[in-house]
Amino acid sequence: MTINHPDYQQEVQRLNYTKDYIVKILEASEHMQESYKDNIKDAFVNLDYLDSSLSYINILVNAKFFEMTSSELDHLKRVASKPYFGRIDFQNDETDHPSSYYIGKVSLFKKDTQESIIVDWRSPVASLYYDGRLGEVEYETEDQVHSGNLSLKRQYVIEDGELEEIRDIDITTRDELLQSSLTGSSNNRLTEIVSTIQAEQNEVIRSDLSKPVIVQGVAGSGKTTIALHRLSMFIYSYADRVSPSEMMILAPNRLFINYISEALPELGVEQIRQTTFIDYVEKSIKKKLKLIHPDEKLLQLLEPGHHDLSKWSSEFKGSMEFKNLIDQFILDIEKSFTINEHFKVEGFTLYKANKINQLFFEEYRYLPIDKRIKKIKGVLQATFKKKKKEMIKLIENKFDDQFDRLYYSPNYTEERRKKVIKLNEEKDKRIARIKKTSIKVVSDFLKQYELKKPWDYYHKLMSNSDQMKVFTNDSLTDEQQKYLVESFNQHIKKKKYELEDLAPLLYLQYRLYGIKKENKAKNVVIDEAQDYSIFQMYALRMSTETDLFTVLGDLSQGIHSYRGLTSWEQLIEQVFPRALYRTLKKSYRTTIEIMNLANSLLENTQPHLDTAEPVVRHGPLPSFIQIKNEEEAKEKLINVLAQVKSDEMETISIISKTKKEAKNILKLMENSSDYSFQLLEENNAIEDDKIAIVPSHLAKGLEFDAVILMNLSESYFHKELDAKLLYVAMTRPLHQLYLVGTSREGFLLEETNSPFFNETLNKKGG
Ligand SMILES: Nc1ncnc2c1ncn2[C@@H]1O[C@H](COP(=O)(O)OP(=O)(O)OP(=O)(O)O)[C@@H](O)[C@H]1O
Repeated sequence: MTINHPDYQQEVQRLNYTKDYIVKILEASEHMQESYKDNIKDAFVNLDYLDSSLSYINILVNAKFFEMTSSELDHLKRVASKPYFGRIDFQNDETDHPSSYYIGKVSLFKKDTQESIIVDWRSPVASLYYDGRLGEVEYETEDQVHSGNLSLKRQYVIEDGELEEIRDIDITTRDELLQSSLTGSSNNRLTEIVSTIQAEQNEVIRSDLSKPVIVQGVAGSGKTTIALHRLSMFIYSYADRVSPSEMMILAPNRLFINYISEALPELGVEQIRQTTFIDYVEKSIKKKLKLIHPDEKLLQLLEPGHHDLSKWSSEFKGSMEFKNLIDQFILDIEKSFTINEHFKVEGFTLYKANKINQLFFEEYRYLPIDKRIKKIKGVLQATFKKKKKEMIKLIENKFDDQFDRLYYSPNYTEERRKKVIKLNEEKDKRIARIKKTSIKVVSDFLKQYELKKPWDYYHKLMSNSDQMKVFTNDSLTDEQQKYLVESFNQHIKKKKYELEDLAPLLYLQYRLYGIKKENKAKNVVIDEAQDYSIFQMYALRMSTETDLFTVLGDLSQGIHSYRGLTSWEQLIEQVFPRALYRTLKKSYRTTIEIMNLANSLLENTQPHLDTAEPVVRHGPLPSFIQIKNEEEAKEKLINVLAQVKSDEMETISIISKTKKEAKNILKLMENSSDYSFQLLEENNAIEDDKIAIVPSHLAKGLEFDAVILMNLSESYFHKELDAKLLYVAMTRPLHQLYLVGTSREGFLLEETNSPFFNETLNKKGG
């Protein structure tokens, strides 16, 4: 207990000292800010009559300072009432006494003595706090390994500036702070874990920032959380080299972006670009695309008796085989850029065709086609400019020779005189023509280089089986080729694409035109990466021009496995050969009781996939509640909601199998109870005071205090796809799970072992 802790008084003093210091710093910086503001004002006033360049510099310099101090100020203000959360005492082997480090979300030094008051959690020494061991330890800085003894690891609970608890952690005690943090509500959870990051998570957050990292982590293992913290780490470590706007988070949908964006300012990473794959591709190819809803395919596949070729085509379009096919196709496009005529002006050959081809196919081969054309244009224009005078000179010389011959010939007759006049006219005309010839002659010549848009080429490839046959090297059957072409044509008739078409379009853009700087990146995070195909990953890696990716996913949640990744090895081999691979097996989100049910479902339906190991935390057993008809569904759902509310669950969701079912549930419940509901769609933000109705495929990555799975007219029956959807849905709750439906089979419960759920409303304690 705090009061009894021998260091309590000393810790209170330390906390007061830190708070006072922060107040002083805030006051001082505010004062400084004022003076910067005044300086900027002066500079503006002086702009008119002072040496304008000098005064302009003043503005820039002051604006920069202003920006720095205000962001520092913001951070300090944010932590002022909770300046740190932990402490370590570490004695470096080279010193004779231990030093105490107080660890928080910002670093703070005494300006005069450089004494450290708070150490940023991202600093190298803070790693010792997370590694979890006492005794002989070491940590690394850029150029050195520091070894020594860690004699204390302490956690604090500080609320509104008051020290409420002190907990000393040794090897045997459980991480109580983690326990109490996990029992809280899902509101705010993403932001608060910095004090309870676990050793295996810390390892991922800090592992070599100069390498790609691929993380297979079970549901609730903290992947999203880790992704954000690793970005924060990256910004901290490379602040001088990389700006946050050069980093990019790719999320599965806008809903997820809204969800994580709350955590970003807390971690100091708010300016990071956040986007979805679809948005990224549209921006890169500069075209809005009408897409067949990505889940239409999923729903098709969920129907019994679906077309096997449809599954195959998604797999194929996401494969490296398809990428190779497109490479062959691009070679063919390139060939069509072979030039057969010389670049000539007024009969002068300024650049030979074979030389131009050499530039295109050899010298500038490393560039996208459009950039090659631009370079060649530049070369021809420069040549034209340079040769223009020479051409005039040559014409003059040529005609002068002819004049001379006519003039100085012994019999200069009238006829010859006329000839001279004619020659003169001809000379003037040719010279005038050359003088008049503008640089446009180059563009006219290069009109033969007609580069079409990526989608035009893609259409050409996909809409004609003869065309496709040329590039498949007989690797596809006639039936497969026919299916690809027919289904593409069917979609295009409605001016629509499939999600699977985006990777090839992005790749074509990259190879034909290149990617604009603002769409490249220095660091990329991909969450829910199991749903990406290998070709998508490859296209992203090429177009962003970096391999510094943090890729996080869980193959067990691969609800789009027909088009997504099925192994991480393939990703490492074919896209990220430098990558580090990490696995996370512990799940922090949910209780043992809920995880047991979800695991049992997975073990019985997909034995090859990883199950999660829940962190020790108990709660009620999941409940199955049977309904016979809609009327009963309404009544029982209201009972469940009443129960959940009385258990003080703050965030609640009803997860349905499909969007159609979600709409039906909303229709059933709207106006029939005191609760208000929100149907979650791709672009929504979750409204705190409403009960969210979520189609299962959108539930990925989200979490709620209590979750009610509801089968009104639909059920989960498919052992592979449905089981994964169900697994995703079952792993969303933090505390309570209910399954409301017409039969147990409809939740594949015959696949689980029955002690993992009961058949009444919950009694607390399981
Ligand atoms: N070290 C930790 N301390 C406290 N809470 C944690 C910790 N790690 C994870 N959590 C919590 O566990 C929950 C799950 O984390 P997160 O959403 O990042 O997992 P995930 O691996 O992305 O899950 P999923 O794949 O199921 O979407 C969150 O509420 C998060 O705050």
